[in-house]
Order: sequence, then structure tokens, then C-alpha cells
Amino acid sequence: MEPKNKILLVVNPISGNFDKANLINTVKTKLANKNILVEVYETKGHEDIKAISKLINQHQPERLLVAGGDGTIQLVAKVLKDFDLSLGILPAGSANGFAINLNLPDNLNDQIEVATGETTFTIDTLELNGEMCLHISDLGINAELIRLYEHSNIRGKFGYFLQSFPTLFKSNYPYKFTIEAKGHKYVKKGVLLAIANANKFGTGANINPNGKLDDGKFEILIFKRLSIFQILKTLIKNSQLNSNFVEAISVEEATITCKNPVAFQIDGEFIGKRKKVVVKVSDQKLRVAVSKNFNPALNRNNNSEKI
Ligand SMILES: Nc1ncnc2c1ncn2[C@@H]1O[C@H](COP(=O)(O)OP(=O)(O)OP(=O)(O)O)[C@@H](O)[C@H]1O
Repeated sequence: MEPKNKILLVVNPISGNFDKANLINTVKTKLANKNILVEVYETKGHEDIKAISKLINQHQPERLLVAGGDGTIQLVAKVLKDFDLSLGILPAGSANGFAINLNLPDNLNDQIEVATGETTFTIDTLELNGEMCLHISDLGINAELIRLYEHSNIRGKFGYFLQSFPTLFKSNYPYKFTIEAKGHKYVKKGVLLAIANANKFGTGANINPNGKLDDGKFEILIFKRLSIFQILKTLIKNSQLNSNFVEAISVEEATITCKNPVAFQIDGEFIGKRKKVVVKVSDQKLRVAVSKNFNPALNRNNNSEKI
């Protein structure tokens, strides 16, 4: 990093349900040793974009670091629309779906090294009904699950697990999705339609083996039925997903409609129930710090069936 000697650290105090005092101190101490001053901003949950933009203008940091989950990363990505800055990620959410797709290290010291290091990777972002999406959104049963999870007191993967049982029984699946893309109209029945820029959900499930974060495209994945065996297989790297279970369309833009409103989530945040979702690859790119040996191609293989 060129030594302009200042970075701005945006911290979400509630993400992942753990106290961030230790994280903040570790970042400050480690970067003080490199003669870098750390300005800290703790998110409030409202008017954060304005406040962070103001701090960037005031301090002119050489990099923005973020400690939070996917929602917080999305927040700072929106800020970065107006600035030419790279983003360093310290995963501190309950699921960290985006960080998982970037193969960031597990321990904080290594994460700080990567987040302030020289190697960056520029990724596409998606626009869904005008909202930014960094990795995976969906209509259907997973969004329904997130909605229930938001109303529970349990954070973390175990929360998802516990909430899944009532969801499976209450949902009106399979849903009927109409997808208009590439001049075609596809009508598909499924329990879940995912819109994926990346490969993996926050749980680590590798639902989109063909996903590339930087190819100017995204995948629409239609999960036809609930199969516990196939779902478990998504947890295994390079597993072969059965085409009776999932179909994929790789596109640059699409319009998805359903007869009745279906639960919809973007990057793990429940948005509401929607009958129509218009998706395109956005003009905005995001430059993120990654480890020196990060190889986006390593996550890829060609398993799911293309339509
Ligand atoms: N000070 C705050 N008090 C209450 N809520 C906050 C505060 N700061 C941010 N938030 C809320 O935190 C949410 C984003 O959390 P984030 O997604 O980063 O963490 P998470 O849900 O634990 O992680 P993940 O998305 O990886 O599961 C947003 O809804 C935002 O409004």
C-alpha cells in the first residue's frame, strides 16, 4: 500500500453478534506498527452512507476497511460508487457469504494483512430492481428462511438450521417462475430461483459452480425440488449437481416474474415479497483486496447443466 498512512475502518457493532472492541484494537495496533493511522466509524443502521462519504472526504484514506457481514459490505460498496478506493474486508458477520467467495483467511491477523495488501480483484456488481447485489439473491424458499431468521433471536448458521423446519412446511412451493432473457421466455417450476454473481451462499453451499465474479454475467439457477441429498452435496467442493435438481442460465440481463408475490432476498437481507425482479450487470465494479494466491478460477468447474 502506498504510504499515505491513513485508512478508514467501518465497523458494524452488532454484526455476527460479537463485541468488536478486540477487533478494532488489533487492527489499530497492527497498522500502527506499519505507521498507518486508523480512523474508525461504527455504523448506526441509518444515514451511514452519508456519514462514511463525509469521513472519506475529510480524511482522504488510502483504503477503506470494513468489519461486518454482507449487509455492511454492501453498505460500503454503495459508498465506493463515488470514490476510487479499494476495499479490504474483515469478515465479521454471521454468515459472511461474500467473504467466503473471496477465499479470505480465517484468522484476524491474516485478514488484516490481506485487507491492507497490494493484491486486488475487481468484481462485477448486479442491479436487482435498482438495488445492488454483490453475490447471491433469491426468490423462494431460502428468502423465506431469511425472513423467519430475521424475526428470531438466533444469529448464525445454527439459526438458519433451526428455522428451516417451519419454513419447509409453511411455504407454497413449488413456485412458477417466468424468465425472460436472451430473447427467450422460459417457464420453470421450482422451490428456489437464485440470481448468482458468485458461487456460494453464506452457509458455504456451492450452489453455482460456474459463477465468476468478474465475467460480466450472472447465473439464474432454478432449483426444481427439495432434495436433502443434493443440498448436502452443495457443501462438498466440486460436487456434481444433478440436472434433475438444478438448471442454470448464464445471462447479462433478465426479467423474472411470478404470478403471486414470492419472498425475495439480496445478499442475505430480506427485501419483501415480489412478483417481478429485473436484473442486470451494473456499470459499477468493486475493487477488493484479496490474498496474493487468490485464484478465482480455482472455485470453478462446469457441473450444473446449462439451458
Ligand atoms: N448500530 C447499529 N445498530 C443496529 N443495527 C445496525 C447498526 N449498524 C448496522 N446495523 C444493521 O446491521 C445490518 C447489517 O448486518 P450484517 O449483514 O453486516 O451482519 P450479519 O447479519 O451479522 O451478517 P451476515 O449478513 O454475514 O449474515 C443492517 O440491517 C444494518 O441496518
